[in-house]
Amino acid sequence: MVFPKDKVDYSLYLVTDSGMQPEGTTLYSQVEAGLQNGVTLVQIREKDCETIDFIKEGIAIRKLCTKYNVPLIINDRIDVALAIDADGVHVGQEDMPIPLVRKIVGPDRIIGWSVGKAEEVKQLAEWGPDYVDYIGVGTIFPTLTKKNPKKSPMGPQGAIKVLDALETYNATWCKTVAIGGLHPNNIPRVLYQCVSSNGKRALDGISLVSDIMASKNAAGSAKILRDLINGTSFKYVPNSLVSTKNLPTTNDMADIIKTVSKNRPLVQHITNKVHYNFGANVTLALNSSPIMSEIESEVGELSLIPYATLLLNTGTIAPIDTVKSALRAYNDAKRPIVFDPVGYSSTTTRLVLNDTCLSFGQYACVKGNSSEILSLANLSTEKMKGVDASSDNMDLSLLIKATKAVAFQFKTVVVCTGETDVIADGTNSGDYQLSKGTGNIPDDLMCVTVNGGPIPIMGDITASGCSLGSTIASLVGGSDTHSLFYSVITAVALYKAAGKLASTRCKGSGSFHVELIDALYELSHNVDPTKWDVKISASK
Ligand SMILES: Cc1ncc(COP(=O)(O)OP(=O)(O)O)c(N)n1
Ligand SMILES: Cc1ncsc1CCOP(=O)(O)O
Ligand SMILES: [Mg+2]
Repeated sequence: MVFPKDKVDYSLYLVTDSGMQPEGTTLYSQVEAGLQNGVTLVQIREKDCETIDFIKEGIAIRKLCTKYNVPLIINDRIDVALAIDADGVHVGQEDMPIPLVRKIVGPDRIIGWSVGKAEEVKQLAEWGPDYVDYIGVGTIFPTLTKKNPKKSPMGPQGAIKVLDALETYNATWCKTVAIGGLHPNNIPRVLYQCVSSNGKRALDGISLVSDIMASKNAAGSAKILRDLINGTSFKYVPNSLVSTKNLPTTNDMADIIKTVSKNRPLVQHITNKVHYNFGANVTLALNSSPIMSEIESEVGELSLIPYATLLLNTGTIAPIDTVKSALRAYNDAKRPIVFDPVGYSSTTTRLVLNDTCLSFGQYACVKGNSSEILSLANLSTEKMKGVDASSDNMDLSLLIKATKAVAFQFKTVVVCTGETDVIADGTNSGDYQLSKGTGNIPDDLMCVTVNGGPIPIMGDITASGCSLGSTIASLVGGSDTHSLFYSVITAVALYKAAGKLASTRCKGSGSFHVELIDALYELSHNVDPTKWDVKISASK
């Protein structure tokens, strides 16, 4: 009798590899340590093994899995699966076609299929519920385990596309596990982010090889994974206090600015060259400390400084390894990262670069102009002509829809800048539950607009948008008394109010630059948001 399909728990799926276990351990001992500490499904994956050895190993692991009442899957080798009476098989796109696999293994055994592209889901749906029971979605991140991978890593965003395709084709029967480069440092955010765009479908589990098989303490590693998967939310910044449905009051905003002055956050800038000097001065004006560092070896230390915050602006970019290390360091330290994906998809190079940044970190806030946010939301097919594209005559309701969609997709606060700034809070959908969606849809997200009328001279100086990024980073980094959403709203309103004030005082674009810094200084030292000439409104 094979394991009943409807009882399979996909949450922690261990795939073996006999080439990597540390000295003093065996494949058997590693699998047993996993089973004792929360592994719920096992796959034997032997790529270079004589059949006789595969069978011997299979028989031993078969007994072990039966002892722990966990189903056993065999990779690639359908003959071995049948011979040792495994509960199922896993095949990839280049392995035996699924209809033939089903013909051989019969209706009751589990069939898993590797899916690397959303388009592959169509085929799965055409076969219908009698064929594929679950899919391995990947590769999510780079991995050394799979030799000569044919696909490049898809990141959580690729997995979301696969979940969306399953929803589109109504493939309700098909379970999903993510695979490839998954470790405790990225699993929480993969689970947190990987929800279909309609909020209805999340992953059913995590599948991995090296994190357990190569571990010197496989029991401990499995336990860490089990605890992470059992957790229900991913707290990636300490001030992610849940927002209420109310708008921040002027008192809340004053409190945020005063708290920032007290805490003096360190704002590490990885930003474009044009922004360097202006961004540093804006940060100082806000009672925060800028550091314009792109030194990979110090990102870990910087991220541990109290109230440290990272602003990542991709206008010109530091070496990608430095960026990845910085993202990891700030995420590990649970310190906020503000992302400004400059010219998001204006060239193929920028698209790849920005998508890489998005795939390697969890952001507290993503800030972009309308073209950037529309392309992030996939709502604009027209490629941006230049990185300074403006939103002046763009339909506000479209921008609100796009801002909410991006906030939901990246589970972050999103700012779409323009004459009217739009801010949406995707962080409240931060609770995750395996298999279930978020119980939320993008339309439900809290969203506000911030309006102060046109400030045309903003467009006449360079790096004004980038310095809004510095302002957001200062406020989300320095404030720990209010929600992330409130801090971002306050930063946007403060920057707009300062821009208006500066525009009335300047003689031209040169003095506007200086006046803007002065105005930010003034408004954050004599704090009185009741006097700001901006309007914050809730938006549906
Ligand atoms: C759970 C899971 N997902 C994906 C794979 C990869 O299968 P495949 O693409 O056939 O590659 P190989 O594992 O055969 O190298 C998997 N094994 N398990
Ligand atoms: C078998 C497989 N298929 C896609 S990635 C992968 C290997 C994943 O290994 P690891 O968990 O060590 O990155
Ligand atoms: Mg295979």
